[in-house]
Amino acid sequence: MVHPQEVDIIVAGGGPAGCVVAGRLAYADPTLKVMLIEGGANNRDDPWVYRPGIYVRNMQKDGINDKATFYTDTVASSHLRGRRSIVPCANILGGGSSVNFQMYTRASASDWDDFKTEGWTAKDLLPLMKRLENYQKPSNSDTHGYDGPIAISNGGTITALAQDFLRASDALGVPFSDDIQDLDTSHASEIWAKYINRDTGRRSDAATAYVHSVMDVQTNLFLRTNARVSRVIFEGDKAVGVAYVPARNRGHAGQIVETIVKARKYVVISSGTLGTPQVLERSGVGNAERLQKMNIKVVSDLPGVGENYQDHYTTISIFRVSNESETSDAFLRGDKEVRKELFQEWEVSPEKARLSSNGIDAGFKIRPTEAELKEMGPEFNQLWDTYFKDKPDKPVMFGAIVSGAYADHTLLPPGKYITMYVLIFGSSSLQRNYRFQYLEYPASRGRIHIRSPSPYIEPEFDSGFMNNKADFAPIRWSYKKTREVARRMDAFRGELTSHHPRFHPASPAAAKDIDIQTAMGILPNAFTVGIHMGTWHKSGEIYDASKVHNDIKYSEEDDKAIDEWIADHVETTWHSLGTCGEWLIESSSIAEQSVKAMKPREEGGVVDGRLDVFGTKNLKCIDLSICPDNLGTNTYSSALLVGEKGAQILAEELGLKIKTPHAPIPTGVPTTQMVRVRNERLFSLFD
Ligand SMILES: Cc1cc2nc3c(=O)[nH]c(=O)nc-3n(C[C@H](O)[C@H](O)[C@H](O)COP(=O)(O)OP(=O)(O)OC[C@H]3O[C@@H](n4cnc5c(N)ncnc54)[C@H](O)[C@@H]3O)c2cc1C
Repeated sequence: MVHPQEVDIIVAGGGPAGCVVAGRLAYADPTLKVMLIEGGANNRDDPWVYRPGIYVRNMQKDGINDKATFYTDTVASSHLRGRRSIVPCANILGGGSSVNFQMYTRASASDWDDFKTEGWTAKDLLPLMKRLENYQKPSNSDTHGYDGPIAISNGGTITALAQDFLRASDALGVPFSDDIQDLDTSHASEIWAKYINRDTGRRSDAATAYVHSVMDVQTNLFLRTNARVSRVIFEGDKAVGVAYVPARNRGHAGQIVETIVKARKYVVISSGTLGTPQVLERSGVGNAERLQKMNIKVVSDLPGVGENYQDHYTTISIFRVSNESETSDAFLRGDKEVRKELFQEWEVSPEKARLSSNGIDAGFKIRPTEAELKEMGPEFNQLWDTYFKDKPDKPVMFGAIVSGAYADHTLLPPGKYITMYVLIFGSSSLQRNYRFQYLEYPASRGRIHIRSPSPYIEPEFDSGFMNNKADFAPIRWSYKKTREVARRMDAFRGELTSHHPRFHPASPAAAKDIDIQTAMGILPNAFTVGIHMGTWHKSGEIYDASKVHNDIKYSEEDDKAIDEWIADHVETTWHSLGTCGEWLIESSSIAEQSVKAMKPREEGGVVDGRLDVFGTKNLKCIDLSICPDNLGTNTYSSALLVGEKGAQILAEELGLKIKTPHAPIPTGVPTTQMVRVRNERLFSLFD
């Protein structure tokens, strides 16, 4: 179809927030012309998107159809002992929702109240939180919605390791709850819900829910993919359209060739936390001095653009579990038989298939006890006093158990896993579980800025990871805490030493690897099991969780080893936010940094409560870049909520009413799935 050269509204960026805005507005008024422009490929009927269990593959670089853009720290960080962090960010229609881990959590009520902005309190936002959800778990909380486009369920299967984890957490004072996503709970565990539709077994991505659904029934939503918005076109300070370029610059002798589309009413930038500030700066909205150096005409001098970058931090520690445990390792290693079995199972009954799960079945939110706080040092205690103490709904940490090693399996001890592929998700010989620890409100901050007006030149990026010392103590605490949970699980069989701090070998805290009995269960016919030449591994006593009653004691030297491990391994949690939230006046005071709100322009703000970009007209930013402060959640729910809020604001300004329920979600069998089912049948005929 030939695309119009002029529409009413252009949405630049097809992540969750952009999909909500485009889909909701187009559905609200079939005469309103809306264009959604996305830098990545269309996700429709992509089997690597809609099958939930293959999500880890989406972070692989294949060099042909990468589903992510990988941002690397421009300068090596002294806070990370000379390491450069890599922060992948979605590059596909649906944005993060097409590639993410599908873990459902929500921010605490005080996170939204802390915006201190009219219309943005948790109470104001609650109807929109409900509007977006189709909550499919049993629940007695009145904070969930049941008719929205985004399905949330426990997925097709839950492994027994989840209950083992919950019992072990309870033993450490983390009680079980049936719903910790009620906006208030900050210290409890639960069976962790997923963005998976219970009825179809498919991923609940924002494009299918909000965009494909509307395009199936109306003709006023125009979708452009593989098209990168280079800049907003202004007449004076009024946004009147955008220019976009092909996602790859392979023609025209390297010249940049732009296509221009006009917007009669609004331009909305929803290119994500790392994309939006780049589009703004290329358009002349940002720090005037910085832009003038690149000969970019300044439309609005906003030094906050690109500053105050935030994320959550992950450290991953890997543990051994019994040979009888159900994990996904064999599948992750790419075992052919296992893959065939699992894919086939999914094709036949996706709603109950093992692949209709992310393998992340249980988790907790926790806050430290008084005694633990004392051990966490002055920097964190200062942060605690100003940020957490009076906000009992804010967790300091999330922990989750994943049934399988989320690691490059070629780097795991050789041989040990090969025998494990025999049965996964529901049978024996699956060997590992790993757990994530998330630091939910880090104090560190980073930034992203363009280096050139060209949309093809990589920006300057500083993740800022761990540049505030206060962030070490809670991660150290969480490592110890999750290790204690692991040791109390019946399935526990040791620690994969390569994925733990390098404690002194004589320290009682030193990580202990697999016991001999479990090792022999993995390779019963091997001649080398139990050999400990070079002390790679000295097989220990058989583990028995029922005998574990006391916590490991750590010396100062042990704590130092943990901190070094954190610096060496702390990672993004892909929860980027905040680059158009505010401009942090340089200050090392945690107290000052911890009082955040949407700021007026004079104080470094970029957008106001109606998401209008200061100093411009008809231009809004609607995505997680607008957050002035961190949100204690896996951020998909918040991106959808910001999208719903933005759609609501725009609908009000356009005199429209958002229609509920939204357009029906496509549930028919995707064409790609039909082809595979046919092929599988042919395959078994000739097998
Ligand atoms: C690997 C990964 C795992 C995650 N796991 C979870 C999870 O389990 N649970 C959870 O709640 N959250 C998770 N998240 C986070 C969640 O997905 C994000 O917070 C959410 O997607 C952010 O939404 P957004 O709309 O702000 O931006 P994004 O999702 O970043 O979307 C922005 C979109 O804009 C496009 N874009 C960028 N620049 C341009 C341009 N110039 N022109 C046109 N298009 C452009 C991008 O291609 C992208 O599609 C994960 C994210 C990732 C990447």
